[in-house]
Amino acid sequence: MKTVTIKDKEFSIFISADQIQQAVENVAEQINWDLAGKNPIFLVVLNGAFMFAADLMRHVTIPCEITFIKLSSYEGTQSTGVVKEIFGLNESVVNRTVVVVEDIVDTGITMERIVNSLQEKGATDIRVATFFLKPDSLQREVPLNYVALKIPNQFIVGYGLDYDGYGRNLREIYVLNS
Ligand SMILES: O=P(O)(O)OC[C@H]1O[C@H](OP(=O)(O)OP(=O)(O)O)[C@H](O)[C@@H]1O
Ligand code: HPA
Repeated sequence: MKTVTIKDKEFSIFISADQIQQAVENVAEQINWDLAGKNPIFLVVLNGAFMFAADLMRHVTIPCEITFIKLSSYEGTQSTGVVKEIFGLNESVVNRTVVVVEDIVDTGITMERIVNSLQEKGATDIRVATFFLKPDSLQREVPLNYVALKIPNQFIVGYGLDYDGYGRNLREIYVLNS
């Protein structure tokens, strides 16, 4: 079994690069079908979503805008429960269809904060595209329109997701060895 060591922890291969790409294409297909004619704005949540967003947007063929915000709540392998907005949205989302693009919805605390903020800013149709969802970890009710893969409640790295800042560049997903 392929393993990687990141700082003080060992991780084992969990999801291959081919499985990831297939799941991305499935999400893009749904989005192209659902949002044709809606002129959506994609809001990519940095840092983690950079890789999913880059792959996804190559397969989204409808007219759209793409913009970025930066948030952070994780330290090491744990959520701090406090979401820090590091830089925010400049574009108007009034009366727009907004698709929030995330690498993972885990507790849902980050996504709840983003959705509330978009509602306050006047977005009328707020959708979420997340690569991963951990259903057993979810603590908040958030929209989950496009979920590429559901996974158990275990800490993962790769494909944009980090452990203490490292591992984001891995093409596959690795799970923390217990
Ligand atoms: O559902 P939650 O429990 O709120 O977790 C999900 C959030 O955690 C990660 O971000 P992180 O704070 O690690 O910042 P990063 O994207 O810069 O890695 C991830 O990218 C999500 O934004
Ligand atoms: O499992 C995870 N790995 C990395 N970052 C995360 N942010 C939320 N959950 C995770």
